[in-house]
Amino acid sequence: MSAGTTGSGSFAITVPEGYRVGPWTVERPLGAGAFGSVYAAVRRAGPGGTPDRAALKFLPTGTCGPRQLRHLRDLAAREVELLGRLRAPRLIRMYETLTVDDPERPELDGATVLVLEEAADSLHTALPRLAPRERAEVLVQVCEGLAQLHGAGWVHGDLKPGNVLLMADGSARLGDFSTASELDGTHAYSPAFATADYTPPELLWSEFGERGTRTRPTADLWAFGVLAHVVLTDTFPLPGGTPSARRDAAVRYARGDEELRLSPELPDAWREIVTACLSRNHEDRALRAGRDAAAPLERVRAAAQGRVPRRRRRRRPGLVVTGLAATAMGIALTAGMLLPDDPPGWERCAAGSICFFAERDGRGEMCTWVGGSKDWLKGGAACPWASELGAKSAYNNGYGPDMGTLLVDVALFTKPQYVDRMDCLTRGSRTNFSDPPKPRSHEWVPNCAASPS
Ligand SMILES: Nc1ncnc2c1ncn2[C@@H]1O[C@H](COP(=O)(O)OP(=O)(O)OP(=O)(O)O)[C@@H](O)[C@H]1O
Repeated sequence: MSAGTTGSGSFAITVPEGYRVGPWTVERPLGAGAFGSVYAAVRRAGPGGTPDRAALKFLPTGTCGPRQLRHLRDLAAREVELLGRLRAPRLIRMYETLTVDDPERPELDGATVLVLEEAADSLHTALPRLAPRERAEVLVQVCEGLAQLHGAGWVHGDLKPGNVLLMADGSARLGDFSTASELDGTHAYSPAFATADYTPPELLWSEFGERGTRTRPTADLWAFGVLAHVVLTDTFPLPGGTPSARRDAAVRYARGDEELRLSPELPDAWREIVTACLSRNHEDRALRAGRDAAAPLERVRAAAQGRVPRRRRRRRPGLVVTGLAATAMGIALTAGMLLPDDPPGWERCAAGSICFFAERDGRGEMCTWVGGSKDWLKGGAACPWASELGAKSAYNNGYGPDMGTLLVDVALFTKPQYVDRMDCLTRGSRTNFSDPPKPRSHEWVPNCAASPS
């Protein structure tokens, strides 16, 4: 039951070498999925300059029947919308979109072309040559990518090795957002075309409503559990020699007819994380792994370093005492009393994010974003409690120029749409507010000091 052969299909669109689309010249095929065909391309530079490189993803939106066309346009629109709005270090970037205008080639005419940052490989093809340490590091970066996506209010919906892209420096980025969907309240609605082996059991039998399949970030956590098992053991976690046999096994497991039997080759450090991600249903998964990928990230990082991650326990209010209170009460500060397994502090704020907390010192409820927010009361990544009650602390754990971003500080505004600036949080700052701000919107800016405050 090797998992090394899951993934890519044949090319839906064949584009000849040397073909010109806008300023781009096609070089060679890079890969193909169920809908898109991806080609390496170059853009000629001016005299003496290095040519730009990109990956062109062709979606055949001009050549299919009306039903298929509607579906393909929906997939293309999802990917264009997400990539146009979201920029995060672990998500592949999109430079522009083009439409092929070439009536002489009806098979290409009307195709939508996404001009993407070029990856060196996908995890699907690179996996056999990766060493165990590299595999673990890729998993950390995939989890970071999911945390960035979830933090911005999106669900990926099709995480699998073919959609994890490896850059020339070995770092990983998530790709293929054609099934991604933005949260609308607690749920998102995605087109039901995810890959069976990575689909959580509750979605295998879910209904496809008018808006699509109702999904949540925990669906990506299930896929992450499968991916981690595949990457670390080269086998799927559920038994069966074909995707449909494994899908049936997933259904039996979800009904409680069968137990999960993970590979004995799965390193101990990962066992608890994979088991939590592969919880039978959304509720258990949310409790054991977390509501989204920011929750298990620290445990994933610990596992990648070979440390057996500590179990997250639910906080028992009677036992939790602050250092100051404990000293005042004459209680010795032992690890047991402080429940160190469940440190609800700053460290929950994933790298690349801005986080606001309901309590001082990064404690209590947390709202987290990778990008900006035009209105804290609207959209999938809303944070009503903070804009009503005020945030007691905040951590700007954003990336810096080393990760390719110049927008490093975060400006806060009292009104939606970045109106009426009230405060600005510099990169790396952990702030306890004496007068809790009640922001309605925030945006990333190059420099707090240079901007009006
Ligand atoms: N930016 C990129 N750089 C290099 N290769 C890429 C890039 N994007 C995609 N690929 C290659 O093309 C393959 C197919 O791309 P992608 O998954 O986006 O297409 P798709 O039709 O949407 O796939 P799916 O069947 O998962 O829906 C990937 O598995 C990868 O090998």
